[in-house]
Amino acid sequence: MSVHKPEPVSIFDKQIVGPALVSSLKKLNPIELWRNPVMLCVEIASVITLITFILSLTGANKEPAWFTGQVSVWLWLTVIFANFSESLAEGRGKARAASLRSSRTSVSAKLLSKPEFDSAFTTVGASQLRKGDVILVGANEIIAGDGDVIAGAALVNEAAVTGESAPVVRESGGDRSAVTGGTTVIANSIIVRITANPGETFLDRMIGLIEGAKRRKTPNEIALEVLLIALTLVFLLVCINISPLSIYSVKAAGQGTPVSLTVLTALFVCLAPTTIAALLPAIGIAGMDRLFQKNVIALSGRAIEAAGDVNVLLLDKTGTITHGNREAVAFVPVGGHTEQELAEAAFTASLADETPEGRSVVALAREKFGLKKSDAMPADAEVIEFSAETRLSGINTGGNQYRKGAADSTIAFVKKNGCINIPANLSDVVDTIARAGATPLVVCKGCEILGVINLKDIVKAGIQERFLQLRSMGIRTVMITGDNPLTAAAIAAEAQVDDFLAQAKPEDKLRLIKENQEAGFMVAMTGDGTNDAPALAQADVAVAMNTGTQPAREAANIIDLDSNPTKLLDIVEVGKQILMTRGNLTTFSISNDVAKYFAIIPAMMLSVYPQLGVLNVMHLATPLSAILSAVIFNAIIIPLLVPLALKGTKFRPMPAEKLLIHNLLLYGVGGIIAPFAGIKIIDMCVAMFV
Ligand SMILES: Nc1ncnc2c1ncn2[C@@H]1O[C@H](COP(=O)(O)OP(=O)(O)OP(=O)(O)O)[C@@H](O)[C@H]1O
Ligand SMILES: [K+]
Ligand SMILES: [Mg+2]
Repeated sequence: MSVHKPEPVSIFDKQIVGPALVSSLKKLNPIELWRNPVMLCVEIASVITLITFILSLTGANKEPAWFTGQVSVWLWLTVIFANFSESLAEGRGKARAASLRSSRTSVSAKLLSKPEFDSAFTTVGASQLRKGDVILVGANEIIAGDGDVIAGAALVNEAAVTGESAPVVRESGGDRSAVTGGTTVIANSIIVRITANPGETFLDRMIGLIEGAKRRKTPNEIALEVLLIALTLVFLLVCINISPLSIYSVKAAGQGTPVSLTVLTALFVCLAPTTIAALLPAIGIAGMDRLFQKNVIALSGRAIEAAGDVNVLLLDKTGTITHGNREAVAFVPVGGHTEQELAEAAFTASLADETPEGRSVVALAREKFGLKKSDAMPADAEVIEFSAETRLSGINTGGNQYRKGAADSTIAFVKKNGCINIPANLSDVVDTIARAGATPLVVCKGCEILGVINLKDIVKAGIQERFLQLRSMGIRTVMITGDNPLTAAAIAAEAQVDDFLAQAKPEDKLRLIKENQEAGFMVAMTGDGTNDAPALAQADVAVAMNTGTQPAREAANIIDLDSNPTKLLDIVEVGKQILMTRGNLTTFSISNDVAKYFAIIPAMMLSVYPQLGVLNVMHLATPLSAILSAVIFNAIIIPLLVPLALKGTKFRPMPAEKLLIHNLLLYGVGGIIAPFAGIKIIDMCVAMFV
């Protein structure tokens, strides 16, 4: 089976532009426009000028109909252009959501009465599954809902969700236990405990997010919007006060005409920060969409923006920096014991260990010494499960305590039992394995330490260059692991992280994040394990590997479908781009006003004081053409800036202050000059027609 990732369509594709045009008309509905108050004001202005136009036609308004009509048309276009930019930004997501939805067929599930492979089942529809239900999924069957594998291991094709057709391992016990509804088991059977009710699954959430239905404004967006509304109110007050002033002036001078409602409305729209208000929603949506194209699902826009300011990145080792399939590759006996003795004890200690590590020990013992795991456990067996706190697992059987675990934990265990006889060569063996970057697991039977299991894991390829890039962006990388300091140091050196913390328990990971946050840093964390979940919940930017456990994915605010820890680079880049684009377009929008003052104010004054011709520094043809040109410029600048809003300001890795000055010059000075030129050119065109 091979499903390929859909080709990313361009934002300006026909498929997207058509529906976006329709939706930008639908968005004229004031109830929808309520979300963008500045644009709602422009719509009200459009209605007012539509009325003055109708009055010009009937003769009740003395202004020429070509003028009022044109002003009204361009004000309506201003709102439509704003809606269009938002619709265009939503377009690609909508298309992808539609394809996700169509891939979600009505799946049935085998609901088990007991969580055992041979237990009886009833066939039910996916919509009947509830949190806590246990289902059996066999080869070539679609997993009916999100859940955790609680027994077995299988190859799963996740193309329906990730677009990636390479199958992945999903297994119980380890950090790769989460399965996503809609994906397909290729080989073997697994038992899955459902973790989401219908309608609340990952796929549902994903569809909602990329359609923009669940999008909430980020704190940054809200802050900017408050500023934009305040500016709009100020200009509204100014415009309202011009009317009585002009009437008074005309009376006092005994000549001229007072400023008309059409002109005041036009002036208001030109001065209000319409450009940035029009493009603001598109900037955020397009940013999320760019991330989505990179297979990153941001569950909140806030997290992406926070990523733009990240200083510290904490990464879990196993499964994040390394591939995470830690496998037993050798038994190294100590203290005069034989390899077979060690293998037998390790095998017994792992009989009930359903973690990938445990299963790999059983597999190695079978391969080397033909030890077979009969399905029945020793009747008297008492299972001691692995936990990140104890770093130890095993069983008690036949009066013996079989254990395997981290070296310090196992040594502490035998010492606690009153044994003091630690083999002399143990620490050498442990250190040699650890220095090579592998994980040593020390095995004991009762009081006796028999030897060490070598658990090997591989650092993901190409990770070093990406960490180097993060460093050049001023982001410090810190690896945190439950593993021992020697292994941690070896992997840290190989992966080239800046720092590491070894023997970290879940609460240590959490504490490290809090400390960094208290020191004023913005902290990102990537992880996959249940023991990473508390830290993920605390981090400002929490990226869960899609291969990770359900608790990790629930605690995170960003999910990487490719499970690539260096994806943070892309996330940071998009975050910075969103913040920069927003800042740049705000600067541009506000500095535009300068030219508009020069175009409109003299035109207005001229109608009151015709002798003030010197004010017309731009030499615009007539007062009416000047006002109309400003309105037209104000409208068409929106579609002209749409590509920038959607693609984002080009990201340049340079120091923040330098970048700020660069952007201020470009968009501030550019924002002052562009409308002078634009309005002048439009005025010349308008003058040709009237
Ligand atoms: N199944 C197991 N049985 C006994 N001990 C184990 C088992 N799995 C891991 N250990 C030991 O416990 C230690 C900590 O566990 P683990 O590696 O899962 O922690 P972690 O905090 O998730 O670290 P990492 O960043 O490497 O994922 C391991 O280094 C290993 O020594
Ligand atoms: K404006
Ligand atoms: Mg882990």
